[in-house]
Amino acid sequence: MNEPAPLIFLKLGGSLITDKHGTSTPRPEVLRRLAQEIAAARQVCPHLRLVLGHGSGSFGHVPAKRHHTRQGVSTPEQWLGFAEVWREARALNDIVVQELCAAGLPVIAFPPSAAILARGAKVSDWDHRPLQAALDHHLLPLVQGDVAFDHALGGTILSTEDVFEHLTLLLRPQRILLAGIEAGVWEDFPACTRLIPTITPAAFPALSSHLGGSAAVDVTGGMEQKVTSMLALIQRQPGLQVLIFSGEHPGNLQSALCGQNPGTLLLGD
Ligand SMILES: Nc1ncnc2c1ncn2[C@@H]1O[C@H](COP(=O)(O)OP(=O)(O)OP(=O)(O)O)[C@@H](O)[C@H]1O
Ligand SMILES: C=C(C)CCOP(=O)(O)O
Repeated sequence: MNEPAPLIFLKLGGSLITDKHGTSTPRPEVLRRLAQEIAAARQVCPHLRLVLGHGSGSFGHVPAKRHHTRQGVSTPEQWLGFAEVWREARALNDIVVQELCAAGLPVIAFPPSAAILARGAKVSDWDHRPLQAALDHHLLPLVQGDVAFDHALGGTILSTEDVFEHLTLLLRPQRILLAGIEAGVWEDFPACTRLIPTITPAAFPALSSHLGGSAAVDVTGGMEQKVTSMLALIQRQPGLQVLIFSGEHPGNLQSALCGQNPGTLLLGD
């Protein structure tokens, strides 16, 4: 019997595809190159199945911080803030879709705000079957960090990692690739001279004090939250590998998609 084609989730981090020190500042030339690397990897590995996601960077995080949207939404002003965050997240999504399409990629966007209900800032209800159908037909489903209506909080923010976490338990990818601007997880951030090659749940307690939030405006926890949530996921799905790496270096993304590990690899004990 044929082995099922490998399934990979790839996040294009907001730190990579936007300038997080600005406001609503995309990096179109970087996005263009990343899209071309995805297209090249699909040519080299035609059986690759991919779910794409992208962060919100200097788009959604800025109003989300101002309106405290992740913590919950109840007043009329907060709901207007929720809509403002949505507009920003959507604006970046349009740019990402445009660049992926320009590289000839058959992308279909699945914006979480339109389909997911959260509870306590975790995905609660989501009919993911349309996304699964897109994948089955060798299309490229695209999710994103977004606002979401929430049973407990009124409204909230879901990061791309929150969305991936839920999808991982349903679709069982072999690898999750998180591309950002850092080469991986640094042992000595922000000096950035010693990269940690691998992190396991057992090794994590000794390393956790080196991990912090984003150096820029961010409401979803930066590197600390990324590593903590991904290690928890690895414990729930043994065999899953998560690679945190830089998309800044041309070729890195393509090589990660083709099975190399140019960064910090998170894996089971
Ligand atoms: N030990 C560390 N190693 C690497 N980066 C670290 C470390 N500690 C803190 N950071 C910060 O965390 C950032 C990564 O988290 P961030 O949430 O900004 O990434 P992202 O997922 O690309 O962005 P977004 O949430 O906008 O999608 C790094 O760019 C860096 O500023
Ligand atoms: C701030 C918003 C709208 C989403 C955050 O998602 P992330 O950039 O993946 O952390």
